Amino acid sequence: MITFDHVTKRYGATLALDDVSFEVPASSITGFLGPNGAGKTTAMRILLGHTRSSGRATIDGQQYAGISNPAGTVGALLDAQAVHPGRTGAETLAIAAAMIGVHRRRIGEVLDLAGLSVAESRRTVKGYSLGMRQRLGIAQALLGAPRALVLDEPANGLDPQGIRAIRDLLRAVADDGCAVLLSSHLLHEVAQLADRVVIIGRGRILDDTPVDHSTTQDLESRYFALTSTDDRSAA
Ligand SMILES: Nc1ncnc2c1ncn2[C@@H]1O[C@H](COP(=O)(O)OP(=O)(O)OP(=O)(O)O)[C@@H](O)[C@H]1O
Repeated sequence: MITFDHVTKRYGATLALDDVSFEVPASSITGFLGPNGAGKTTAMRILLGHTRSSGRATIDGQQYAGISNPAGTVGALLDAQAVHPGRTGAETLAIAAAMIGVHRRRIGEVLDLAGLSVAESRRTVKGYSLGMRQRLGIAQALLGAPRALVLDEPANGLDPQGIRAIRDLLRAVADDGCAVLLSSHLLHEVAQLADRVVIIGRGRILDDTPVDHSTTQDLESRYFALTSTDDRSAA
């Protein structure tokens, strides 16, 4: 389970997160929605120990810095572009696997899960489309078979087939027990995929509710009603 417990983060005069509390239970997918600058990436970065805050962000009760087996606890994709362009996909995964002590045979499994072919994995990353980089990032996030998965806009750059593949993959991962937190601007995708939706605006949680998969329109209406007064420049 992922837990944010009264998390507040300031960058100088900017209040990026304002007393944020919500949970992502095991075996479920939570969509994290909000306008640009609302605080989604900041919350994920805090959970992953990249930046400090007040309050507690934990995975299975532990803050990131105190986790003894980080790769088996949480996998993350925050920036699919942050991969060395001169390495192949397979080399990228082999290095990551060696760093976290995972057997090489897991590389084939995660390539398969993320929908990258062996031939694609042998190409250098500089020739990858954004969608292929997203898939590679998701494959890397899954290497340690983590109990929690944190994905910042994983559908970004994916074609419809890719979006469907990610949807099926995340559902399978959640059904296997994983707590999945994903940010997105694709309301329709989130309405179809997520079990819960957390909406954030200007650093404050505006809504935290289960999703009724039959009513994408409801989610859209709620989202726009809650965020319509949001001023990006003030976020
Ligand atoms: N390193 C930083 N230094 C200063 N301000 C920052 C920093 N990182 C984020 N912010 C500010 O914190 C706020 C939240 O940003 P954040 O990137 O978390 O939003 P987001 O919801 O992920 O947006 P997007 O949908 O555009 O990715 C914004 O006002 C942003 O300008």
